[in-house]
Amino acid sequence: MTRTVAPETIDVTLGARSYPVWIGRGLLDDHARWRAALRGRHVLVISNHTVAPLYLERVARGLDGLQWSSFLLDDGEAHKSFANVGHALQALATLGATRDACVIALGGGVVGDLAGFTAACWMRGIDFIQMPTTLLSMVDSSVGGKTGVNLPAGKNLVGAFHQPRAVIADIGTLDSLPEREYRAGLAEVIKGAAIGDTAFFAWLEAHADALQRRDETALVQAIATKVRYKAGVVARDETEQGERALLNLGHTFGHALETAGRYTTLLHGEGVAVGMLLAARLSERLGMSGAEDSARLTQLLQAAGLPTAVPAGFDPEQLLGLMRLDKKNTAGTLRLILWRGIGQAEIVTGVNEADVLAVLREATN
Ligand SMILES: NC(=O)c1ccc[n+]([C@@H]2O[C@H](COP(=O)([O-])OP(=O)(O)OC[C@H]3O[C@@H](n4cnc5c(N)ncnc54)[C@H](O)[C@@H]3O)[C@@H](O)[C@H]2O)c1
Ligand SMILES: O=C(O)C(=O)C[C@@H](O)[C@H](O)[C@H](O)COP(=O)(O)O
Ligand SMILES: [Zn+2]
Repeated sequence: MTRTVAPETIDVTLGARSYPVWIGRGLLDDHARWRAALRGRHVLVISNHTVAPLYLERVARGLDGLQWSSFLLDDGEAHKSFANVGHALQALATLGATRDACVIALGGGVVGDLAGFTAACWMRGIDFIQMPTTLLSMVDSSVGGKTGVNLPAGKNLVGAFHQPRAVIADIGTLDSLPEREYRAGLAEVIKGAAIGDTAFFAWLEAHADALQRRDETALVQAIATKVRYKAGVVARDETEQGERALLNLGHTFGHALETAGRYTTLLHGEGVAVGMLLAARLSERLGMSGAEDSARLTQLLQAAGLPTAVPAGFDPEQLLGLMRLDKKNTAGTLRLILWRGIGQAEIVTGVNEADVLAVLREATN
């Protein structure tokens, strides 16, 4: 790995609630950058039992002299639960946190989503800072203010839009990230390009090997490009009244696969990878796109080491049932993100269930 890449700053522009996304190596130790904002405040660091032993001490050094405590989740998507929000809120109460308190989310998307939702709930909303430690959380979940938890009935069914005050993405933390988790993050990078950036898609095709090797120059460029793209969408449509729904490409299928697999079969990014291909197949079936674009997407996902087929054991009817609870739907109407080809995703309302089922049946054969 080369280690000389300069840090990047990308602003998420939301008026008085605008915030920076800092991307660079060593930012967790750059206390001068983030400590001043916490002066005199209670701080609750929410992390998990995998990440805290690796990185909490470095954050704690920046909290020296403040009244702070930590709340640690057990590891895994199954712990992004309503019950754990209750426990995190109790930790704020025990700390004596007032309305000026701040939550720090130190971890991947599970920690970030739950910590952000906890911050949104405590005393009707307090500040929080995202310190993402997975590639997926750096390029996606830490940016944009979607916070929430899962219910047994489905993914992210409870939540709030609550923007962080800052995102501090220390790419040095990725050095300890397992390979499978790193690849899952690449799925959300590829998703951004597949939705609306053909030049970025071609760049990813050309740099697939460099990204597999975690070449730092390529990695920072990929993270920054995806974050810049997402920041633009969020600035234009913070609460998903329109365009932001495009960021859900692959997610209606992907969330159903994650839930049906009880969060043990596919990681979120893997579900998104397979889900994007199912969306591409459905688009082909509806005459919106051609096989060539689906093939390019398949090849890029494969080059990133991601799954491109539904694993064995899934039931198409169960998946369709789960898709009916997706937040983009209206009563009785499936609303999916499909595409006309690379870089041209579209919101499609009133998708026929028979077409969806046919794609699911073919994919689970
Ligand atoms: N809010 C949003 O906009 C948004 C966007 C995308 C995904 N998400 C959500 O994010 C979640 C997925 O996030 P994720 O992929 O980061 O998964 P995750 O939070 O489960 O983290 C993945 C794994 O890596 C471990 N880990 C984290 N950082 C590490 C590090 N630096 N070194 C070693 N291990 C580390 C974790 O403990 C975990 O085992 C899902 O719940 C998904 O729904 C939310
Ligand atoms: O930020 C968004 O908007 C997204 O849709 C990003 C997705 O990658 C992310 O997985 C998000 O959590 C999905 O949100 P949901 O609204 O489908 O629950
Ligand atoms: Zn996602």
